[in-house]
Amino acid sequence: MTSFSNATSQIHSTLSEQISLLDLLFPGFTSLSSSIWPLLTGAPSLYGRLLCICGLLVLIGKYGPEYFENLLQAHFTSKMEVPYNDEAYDMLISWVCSQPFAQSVRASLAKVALESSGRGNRSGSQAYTGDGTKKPLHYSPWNGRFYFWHRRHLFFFERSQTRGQFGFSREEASISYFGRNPNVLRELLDECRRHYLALVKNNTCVFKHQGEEWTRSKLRSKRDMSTVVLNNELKEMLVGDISDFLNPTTRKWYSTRSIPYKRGYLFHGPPGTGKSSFSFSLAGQFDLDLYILNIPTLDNHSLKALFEELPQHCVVLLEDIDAVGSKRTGNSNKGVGQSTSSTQMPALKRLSLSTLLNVLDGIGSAEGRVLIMTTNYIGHLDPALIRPGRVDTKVEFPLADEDMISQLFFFIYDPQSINVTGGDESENGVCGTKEEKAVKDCDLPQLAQEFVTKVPKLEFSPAEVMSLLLANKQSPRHAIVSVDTWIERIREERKKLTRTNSWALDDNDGF
Ligand SMILES: Nc1ncnc2c1ncn2[C@@H]1O[C@H](COP(=O)(O)OP(=O)(O)OP(=O)(O)O)[C@@H](O)[C@H]1O
Repeated sequence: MTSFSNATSQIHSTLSEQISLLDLLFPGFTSLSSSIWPLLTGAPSLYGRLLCICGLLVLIGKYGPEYFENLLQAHFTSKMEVPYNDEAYDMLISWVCSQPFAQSVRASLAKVALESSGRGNRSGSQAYTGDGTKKPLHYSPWNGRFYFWHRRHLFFFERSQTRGQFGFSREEASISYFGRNPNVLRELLDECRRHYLALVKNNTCVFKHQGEEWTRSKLRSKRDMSTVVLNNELKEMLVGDISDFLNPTTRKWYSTRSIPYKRGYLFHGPPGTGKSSFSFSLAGQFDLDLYILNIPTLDNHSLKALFEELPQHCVVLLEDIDAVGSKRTGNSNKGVGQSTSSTQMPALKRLSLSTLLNVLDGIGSAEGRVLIMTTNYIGHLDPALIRPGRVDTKVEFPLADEDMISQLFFFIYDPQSINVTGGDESENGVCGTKEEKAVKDCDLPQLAQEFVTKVPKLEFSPAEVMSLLLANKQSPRHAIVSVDTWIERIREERKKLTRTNSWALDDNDGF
């Protein structure tokens, strides 16, 4: 009797060992089977048993596939998760969107959207390429999961959006394949990278995140420094400063002293003096992503959420920083050379100064970040915003002086004088045309001198001088002849603008 009970307990323990092995593969198997078995064997009637079996089948039908899929993923697949603020995210999404399988799932699920450039400005932020023009395509990838075959492997791609702390959505993506060889995923990512670089080189792709407020702009095809006319010493100083900041030893230097590793610049000056253009070329020069934010379009919550997304090592461009907080008065009494600006509009006051300061100093402000703020009105800024630590260097972008006017003249009529990359100037500009030969035949330095003499110094912005030259890009002589009428026209336009603004102010005062 005793030996019988010993044998039973041995069998029992072997069984439970097997069961616990099964439990390893199918978690919860023991408890599920032990509760189902009495139902199946002990049910009083055939009808009762059938009912149990049907219920079981329904349960398995409903949850089984997902359960087994998760099980397969956990034990038999390799997975790579890609955070949305990583460049690999853009690479993966752009590759997936471009694949034929994504097109076919799009037809049935209607979840991949390729949008045209017309929607690029919905939130007030702009998508720029390296040369300041808008990029043509936006990808809004599909949310969910789908399987696809690629190079004899079965992959599945998953993308989801979750709500973040401030109610903004966060994007996450992952790619997995059935197999355990990590090289397969590495090769796929390599392929995504090559595809992405080709897209960026052709300026055909920009990704918009978070309700399209941030615009991440890839500046691999960059605006050359030499195309922005500015005092050479100033340029060299700024390039040297950023280059020193980005040096790995500098990073170490900051961290050993527990100083936040970031750098801030304030570019100030009248409209059209090249503040934004120079920011583009700086980002391009150092191969950094540029994040452009237009202050008047933001509120406190969105700013916080957007800054949380910033990757390490990037340039953040905060334009029209004077639109923040109560210092903004809407005074239109501007100096000569200044045209319209956001400061003339009624203050939106959605973004508070204290929030901006907290965000700039807070943990959300990424390490290695180069912050560039621009304003037309340095006098309207709160001293706290531009104190050392937040702004390390202030740079004034002046109206065109003698040297700048001359540089602009050569920039338009003598493209060889600048290091423009991309090389289609000879096809589209004056080079290679009859006009170019005419320009070559004439004495360009002599014409430049004439032009410089006729244009008043420190009265017009480089953008204004550029507009005159562009209107006469085929003929430097014609540009010189047009200077007087052009001066009159610009002055007249300014007078009108001042009158309109003062009426608008009077109207507002009346209320
Ligand atoms: N210093 C410059 N050198 C070359 N081009 C310039 C310069 N300044 C302005 N431009 C041209 O004028 C246009 C406007 O320039 P940009 O937007 O950089 O000016 P900004 O100072 O940022 O103006 P705002 O204060 O209104 O934002 C651009 O097309 C740019 O090419």
